[in-house]
Amino acid sequence: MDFWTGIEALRAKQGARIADLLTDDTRTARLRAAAGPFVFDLSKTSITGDALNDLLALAVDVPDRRDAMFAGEKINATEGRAVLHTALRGTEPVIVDGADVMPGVRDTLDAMRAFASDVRDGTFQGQGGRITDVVNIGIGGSDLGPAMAVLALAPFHDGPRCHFVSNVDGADWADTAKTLDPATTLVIVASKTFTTIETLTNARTARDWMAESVTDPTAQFAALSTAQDKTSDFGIDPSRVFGFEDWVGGRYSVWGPIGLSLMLAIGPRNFDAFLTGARQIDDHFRTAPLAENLPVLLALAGIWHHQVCGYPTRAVLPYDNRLSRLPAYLQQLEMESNGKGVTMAGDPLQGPAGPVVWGEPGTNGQHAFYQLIHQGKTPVPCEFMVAAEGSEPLLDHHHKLLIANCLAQSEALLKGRSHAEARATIANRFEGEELERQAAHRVFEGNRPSTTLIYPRLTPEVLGGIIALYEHRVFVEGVMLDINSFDQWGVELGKELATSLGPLVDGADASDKDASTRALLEQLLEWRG
Ligand SMILES: O=P(O)(O)OC[C@H]1O[C@](O)(CO)[C@@H](O)[C@@H]1O
Repeated sequence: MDFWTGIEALRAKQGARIADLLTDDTRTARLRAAAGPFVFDLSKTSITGDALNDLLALAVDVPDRRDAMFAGEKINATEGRAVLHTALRGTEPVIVDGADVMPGVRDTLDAMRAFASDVRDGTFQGQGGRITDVVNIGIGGSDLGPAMAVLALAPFHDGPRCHFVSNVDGADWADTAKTLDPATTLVIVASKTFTTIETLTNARTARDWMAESVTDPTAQFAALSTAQDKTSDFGIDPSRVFGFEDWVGGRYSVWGPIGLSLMLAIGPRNFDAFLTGARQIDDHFRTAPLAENLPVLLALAGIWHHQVCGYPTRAVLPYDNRLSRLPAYLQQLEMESNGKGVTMAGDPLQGPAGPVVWGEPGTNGQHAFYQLIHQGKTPVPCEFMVAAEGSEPLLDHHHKLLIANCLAQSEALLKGRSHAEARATIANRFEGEELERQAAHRVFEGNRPSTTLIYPRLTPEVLGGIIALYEHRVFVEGVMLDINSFDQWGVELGKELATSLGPLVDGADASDKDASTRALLEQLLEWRG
């Protein structure tokens, strides 16, 4: 059946009360999947067994397309590229254009390991001695992955301190640089294309900063890029350039050279564990039946909530403070991949593609935006995640509270509180009409959907697995929607216009701009003096 016809038919199957569904004792076992160190529960959604079967039927193309991706076929059709981030953590040969890519992947990983070890044990020195700090300059996929992962794996750090500069706002560089000594800092310029204006601007500023203090301004620079001619033009010695191929998308690139800062922080062995965790999920995704396949079930929950139920956003709520950058990471992964408007054939989509993805760690969000999640009129499907154990054994009483809060939120969303229940909680304080009015404000509709991902503890392996789960989820949703999840043409127009606006900020003629832009520019220029 055509996807959108199937979605239309599924709309008639909405409306079950989640609490009623959960009275079926078999539901939690059926709407739950396990893979590697993860258990994923989607029983607190309104997906019935019948609807799940229909959703699975709409995923019929997934196995073939999945196998095509892993085999190196050029499934990124608008850019004519294979999609092989899985090869960066793979072990088996993958043939692209008649050649196995794996020897190159292994050589690059070995070079990264050797360089990271040299920096970590002091064999590679800065001009003022041992490297104490690393600054990764990159943006988007060349920043979010390593920045998120370095923070997530803080308990595993035993290398130099890592910093991340991404924004072209000079404040980002300035605030970071003032904590650093150029003579003992390694600067990594991370840019797949090595043309991104933010990254090159920050990298040039960093080079000038180095030049003020050390003899050789680029001797402590490394580059991560597919464009090795451009890294040489910048002045970075090829021995410190870690290349990758165009079949690695920016937002899928943390597994290879773009992960160098992570490898420097946690060491090659832990980085290998990170890759292993992702590979476990790759194996699961390739072999588990669709109905037990964790990324597939994540995707089906996504399709159910966005395309069937029409909920416009989805919240990612890790009860894991060190995953505080995960929502931002997933925003790029999901919204740059599936924020599309046309099918593979270029026809307008008949409905929405990816939802708005947002979130913050719990419990912080509870004291901020959960009010809307509980009582706002538009349901927000919530994706909770929590570890059985925290990484701070001496603070286990904190972790118990974290677990309790995570489970309490999904329970509250599910159960809600009726008017009668609300009234009972305040009947000793109010009466008559005032009691009714006060109670109305304390009603929770309930029946709000959520899913929960649990794992034993946040380790490199588990983090690798979480990212891979979401990568494959995005892929499955993309296949079902018949969109290209691997291009990002939507970012181009703004880049072009920024280039044309540059001279206007210097006072050039703005007459070809629209009236609003002209007026804003005029005021800004007046204030700039
Ligand atoms: O690594 P690069 O080429 O500097 O690109 C950075 C980011 O910019 C984008 O191209 C979007 O502008 C992302 O897809 C990418 O991750």
